[in-house]
Amino acid sequence: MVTLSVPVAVVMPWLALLLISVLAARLIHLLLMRWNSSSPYKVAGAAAARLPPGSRGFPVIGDTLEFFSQSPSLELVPFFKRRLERYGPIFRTSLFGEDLIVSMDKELNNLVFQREEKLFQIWYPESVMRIFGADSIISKLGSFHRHMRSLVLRLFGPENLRLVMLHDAQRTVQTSLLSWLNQPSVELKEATASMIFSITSKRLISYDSSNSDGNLWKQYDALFQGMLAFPLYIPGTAFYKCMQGRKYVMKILRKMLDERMRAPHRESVDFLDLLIDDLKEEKHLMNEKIALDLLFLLLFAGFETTSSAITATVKLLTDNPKALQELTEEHENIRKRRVDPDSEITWEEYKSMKFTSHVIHEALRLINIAPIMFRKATEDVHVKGYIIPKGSKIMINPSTVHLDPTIYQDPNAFNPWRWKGTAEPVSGASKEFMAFGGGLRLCVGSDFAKLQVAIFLHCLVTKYRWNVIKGGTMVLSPGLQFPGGFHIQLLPKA
Ligand code: HEM
Repeated sequence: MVTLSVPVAVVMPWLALLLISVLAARLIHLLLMRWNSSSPYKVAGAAAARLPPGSRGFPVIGDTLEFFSQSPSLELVPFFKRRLERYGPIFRTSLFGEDLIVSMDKELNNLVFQREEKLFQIWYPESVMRIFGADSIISKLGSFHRHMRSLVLRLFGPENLRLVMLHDAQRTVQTSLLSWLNQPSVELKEATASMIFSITSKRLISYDSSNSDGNLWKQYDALFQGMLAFPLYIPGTAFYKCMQGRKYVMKILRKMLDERMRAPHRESVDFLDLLIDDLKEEKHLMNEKIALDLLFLLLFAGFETTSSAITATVKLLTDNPKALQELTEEHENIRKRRVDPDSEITWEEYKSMKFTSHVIHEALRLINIAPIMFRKATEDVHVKGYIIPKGSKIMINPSTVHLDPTIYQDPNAFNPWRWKGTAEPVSGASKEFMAFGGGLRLCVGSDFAKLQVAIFLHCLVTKYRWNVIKGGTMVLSPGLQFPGGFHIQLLPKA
């Protein structure tokens, strides 16, 4: 008989390893249980039972990894979808090292915006604040916040849009489209980002992309990636790259500000001049750091979001010939009514673009450019049977409402006609449509963004046609991304 005897010296290390693994797994399990059952919220007893349901995920990283998992298309990302099914629209989680209460509920979202600076207050994670600056408009409250908004509206409010930006946008869009004509392929997201940056930076800081090194906007590229990363300032991390971009842009802005401050008298021509005038007004609380952080945010907020909106709208129209046809007819009809068909778009013509407006709203609903916003509760808030304790950090997610089949029939379909006859959110927001946020902090550039998309579409469909070369896939992660870009070839209209 043959006995299979394995030497003890061989078996022992394996047994020891097995034992250590079992103990380690048990320890991790216990730590996880403890982490998840411990609560950062200062409520006890019956009140603790009324906290929204949820878990804290893994220690330190929480649920962050799952949060960034992609949706296969423009559908609700798995992170929100799974929790909606499991907990409902209000739940607890932990992301980027922060314990959060998440609201995907239209009533709570609305309550947060309507009771801003009463029950809730602006709060953003550390990574975002370090990128936009501690003195950014998103850190300001009360009358000074309102003052900052009124300054921005001098540039992006209806009056200046009508008198200045409508013309500016048309010129830059026309020049850009013409320059794409002879190219075999244009990556639309990058090309429109550069175009929007030209429109915005001209009036903000008199920046001329064609004369300068032209790459200032590229410094903002890394910003999106770093915004929701862990604030780890170590070479190689997304956050580090992002902060390097900020440093570079801030250096340029600081130099411009210093030069202008030193210059004798200068007529006010751009937003930087307006800020300098405000700096000189002693009664206001404006200082150089606040002014620079505001410029930095406006340069970024304008081009990244609007270029995504344009690229996505063109892609959605490409895939929906019927919508493209109706849109084209609207713009052809505007041309036909003019004495000179090639004359500039007037304000009245812009305001008459009803179907275009439906297309823009429908695209914004689907693509969820700003899928999350943050606030903090300044009081205990009782809502929908839950308690949101004072001090809780809240993440608002409007995408779930935008993609709710009980509000929008067949919500994943691009259907601009659904807005026909319905009251589009005139002020820019409603409980069902929060692409631009709401309340006191409603996007101050929303009208400007919509104007630029409309002008772009007018110039595009009246003068050009296009072939898709490659790409065009759109995914949410949870922000909108174009993984392979969207490459088109622009051709003159026959
Ligand atoms: C499609 C384009 C855009 C989208 C989807 C968008 C979205 C948003 C959202 C959701 C908010 C609210 C954030 C919050 O409540 O925490 C916001 C705020 C803001 N947006 Fe936009 N935005 C767009 C374009 C622009 C443009 C073109 C500008 C200016 C050039 C701009 C400047 C700002 C500023 C300064 C704020 C902060 C307002 C405040 O704190 O009072 N945005 N935006």
